[in-house]
Amino acid sequence: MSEYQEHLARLEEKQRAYAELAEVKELFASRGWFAGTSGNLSVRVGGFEPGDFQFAITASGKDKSKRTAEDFLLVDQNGKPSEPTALKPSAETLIHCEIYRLTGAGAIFHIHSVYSNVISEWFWERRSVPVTGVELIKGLGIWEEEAHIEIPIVPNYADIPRIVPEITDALQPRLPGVLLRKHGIYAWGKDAFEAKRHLESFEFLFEYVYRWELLQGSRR
Ligand SMILES: CSC[C@@H](O)[C@@H](O)C(=O)COP(=O)(O)O
Ligand SMILES: [Zn+2]
Repeated sequence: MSEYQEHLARLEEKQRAYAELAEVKELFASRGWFAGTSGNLSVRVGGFEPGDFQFAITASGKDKSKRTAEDFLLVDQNGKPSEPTALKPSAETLIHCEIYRLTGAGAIFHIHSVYSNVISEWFWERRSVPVTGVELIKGLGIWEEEAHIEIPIVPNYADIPRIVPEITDALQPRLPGVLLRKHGIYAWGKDAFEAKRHLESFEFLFEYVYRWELLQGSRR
């Protein structure tokens, strides 16, 4: 591939990634999943040379219910902008870097929701949210009969680099997500389609567990 062809291919990949992010961002915003500028999304770009990838990520602090020309930027594997830009990558970019490094994912989506926040606190002492036999566990790619999963919960710190090793320790190979205590859910997949399916499945399971716990309480 000539240098010029490589340049064009990169440009095309970047545009594809931005278009995918814009579509997911609009959909999640319509569900109220980006309250108060929270949440961030990224899609992996590249793989032109082995081990050399970048990702497109939402710019920090934007109103994610609006579509603008300054919604996304490209960063390298260390989370540094890979092109000159006035935009700041998400404050949580280092979490994305670590998840890409550990899982080889193609897309990572993070939202804050009331269900994920409440459930993370309810099960904090256990450090995981137990779920058994709910059909939507299959949405996470786990197809066993009466599957039991424990969705990991990690502590939330204002200093993001402190969260990174917590994620490294807590990740479970078969579970494409991690819950941050009283913060929100990170979910990923091999591409944007799969990451979205995983995120929606987690969110469904959090609401299910929340409502089930409430019902159980009202019976006592
Ligand atoms: C404004 S509350 C949310 C932030 O603190 C953070 O948790 C978040 O998800 C969004 O940060 P951002 O830097 O816009 O990606
Ligand atoms: Zn967040």
